[in-house]
Amino acid sequence: MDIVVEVHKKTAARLAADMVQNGMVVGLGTGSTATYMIERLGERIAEGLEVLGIPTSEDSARKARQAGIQLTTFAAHRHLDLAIDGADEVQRGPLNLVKGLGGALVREKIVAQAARKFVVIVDGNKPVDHLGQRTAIPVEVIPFGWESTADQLSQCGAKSLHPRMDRAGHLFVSDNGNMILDCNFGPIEKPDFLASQIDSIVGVVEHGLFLNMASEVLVATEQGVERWEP
Ligand SMILES: O=C(CO)[C@H](O)[C@H](O)COP(=O)(O)O
Repeated sequence: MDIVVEVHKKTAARLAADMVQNGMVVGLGTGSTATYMIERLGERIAEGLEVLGIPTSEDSARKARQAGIQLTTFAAHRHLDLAIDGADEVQRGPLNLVKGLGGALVREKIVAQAARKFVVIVDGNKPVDHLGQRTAIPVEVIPFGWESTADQLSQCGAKSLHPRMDRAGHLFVSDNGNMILDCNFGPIEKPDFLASQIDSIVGVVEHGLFLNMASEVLVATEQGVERWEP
């Protein structure tokens, strides 16, 4: 763990948590940066803030409960005021994202889509010129016939592709009971085109390309926090 990077993640996360106002329904992201945000929200709740949270994973739900955040569901609240989440890559300019290396991309995308405002919190290692430059694109697929789904993804240009494994060396199982295929496309020139190709494959539940979704990105570095808007 790089302590300096952790400090930057925490700085962006706390700033985003401080954007939350009384009475809001807030989407709670997944990952280490989002965890700092959940912790800060817990501190504010202890000081009197009243909010409801919709978590993007079982892990975030657990952390939110520990922090004292009251949780709600889409059955009770169809729209969120604000969603706050980390990202694996942020494309400079359009602020397209790669998300899902933490395995929660489907719920993260549903929550981001339902939010009036989607704030992304990252450290300075995350901005890139092209998505796919540094990370694989995670694609959640149903387990049935995944080998065939994987062949279809290769035909979309994935140079290599690996089923995600858990720490025990077994196939990773998402909160939705699915698998994740980490697809290495290299730097992606046309993310919209690739996204629509992947969307059309039967067996794909969702992919980690979050295009035109971020309202604002907070990038924390040694120089402070920059606020980027698309
Ligand atoms: O998409 C995610 C989880 O599915 C995370 O937001 C992403 O992986 C960033 O994680 P971290 O804040 O730990 O760097």
